[in-house]
Amino acid sequence: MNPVETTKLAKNFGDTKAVKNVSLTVRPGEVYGFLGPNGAGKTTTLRMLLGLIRPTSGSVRLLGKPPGPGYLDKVGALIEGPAFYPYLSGRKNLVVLSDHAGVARSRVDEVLDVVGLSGRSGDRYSTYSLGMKQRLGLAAALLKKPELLILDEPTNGLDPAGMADMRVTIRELAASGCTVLLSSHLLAEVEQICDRVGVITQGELVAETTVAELRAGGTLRVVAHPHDRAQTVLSALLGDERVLGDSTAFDLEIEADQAAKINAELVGAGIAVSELRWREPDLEQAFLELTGGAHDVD
Ligand SMILES: Nc1ncnc2c1ncn2[C@@H]1O[C@H](COP(=O)(O)OP(=O)(O)OP(=O)(O)O)[C@@H](O)[C@H]1O
Repeated sequence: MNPVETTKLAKNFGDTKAVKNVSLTVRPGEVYGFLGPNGAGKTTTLRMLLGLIRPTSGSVRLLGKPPGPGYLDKVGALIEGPAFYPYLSGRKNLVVLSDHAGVARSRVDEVLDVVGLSGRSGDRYSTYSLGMKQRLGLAAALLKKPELLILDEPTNGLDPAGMADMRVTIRELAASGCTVLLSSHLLAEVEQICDRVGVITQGELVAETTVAELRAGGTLRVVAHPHDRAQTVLSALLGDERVLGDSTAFDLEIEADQAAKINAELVGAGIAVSELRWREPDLEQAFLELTGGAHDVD
C-alpha cells in the first residue's frame, strides 16, 4: 500500500485549470518532494489530498483510504500557517490541541523535543521567530503520531540556519518510519532531503523520478592533442552521438567510472591528454527544461 496515491486528480477554479490529471505515488518511508515554480498547483494538490477542497475530478487515497471517516487519523499536515493562540505559550498551545484531538498530554513534551523547541516552549507564541513558529506547526502535526506527513513549503521564509534545522528534523522523522510528502519551489532543497521528486508545472506532473536519476547524466570533459585524432579514437570507442563538445574540448556522455579507460585508450594511441574532468549534470538546467523554462525558481 502506497501512503499517497492520486489518480488523474484535477481542480478547476472557474476557467483556471490549477491542477490537471495529476497521478502521483508516494512510496512507504520515503521523503517525496513535490517540486514546481510558484503557481504550479502544489498547494491546490495538497489541499485536495487533505480534503480541504474537493477535486473537480480524479481520486485520492491516503494510507490506502479514500476520503471519509478516519481518513486523516494517521496523517499529519503543515499547510497554510497553522493558527495558534498568540498569548499562550507554545507548550500550552499544544496542550490545547492535544486535548482537542484526544491525544495524551505526555505526547506534547515528546513532540517539542522532536522539533527542538523544548527550551523555549514556555514562551508566548507571539514572541516566537518565524522558524520557531514553523517548528511549533510541525510539532502540532506530529501530535497524533502520524504515519504520513504532508508539509507545504516547510522551509518557506526561514533563514539558512532554520532551513537546515528543518531539513534535519524531516530526515530524522523519515528515519523513524514516517513517510513525508513536502512541496517546495527550491530545487536544491528537494535535492538535499528527498528520495524521489515529482515535478509539477502549470498544473501538470511532468516528471516523477528519483533524486539519484535527476543527478545522473554528467559528462567527462576531455582536452587532448591532436584534437582531430582524439576525435577519431573517441568516436570509434563511444560512437559519435556520445562525443560532444567543440574544437577545444570534448564532453563525453559516459559514466564517471569510465574515465580511466578513456584516458588509457587515448594515451595508448599516442595522444596527449591535458585535461580529464568529471562534470556534474546541470540540475538547474534539467529542471528548467522540465518546467518549460519557468524563471521564478530559485
Ligand atoms: N481559491 C482559488 N481560487 C482561484 N484560483 C486559485 C485558487 N487557489 C489557487 N488558484 C490558482 O491556481 C493556480 C495554482 O495555485 P497553487 O497555489 O496551487 O500553486 P503553488 O504551486 O502552490 O504555488 P505557490 O508556491 O505560489 O504557493 C494558480 O494560478 C492560482 O492562482
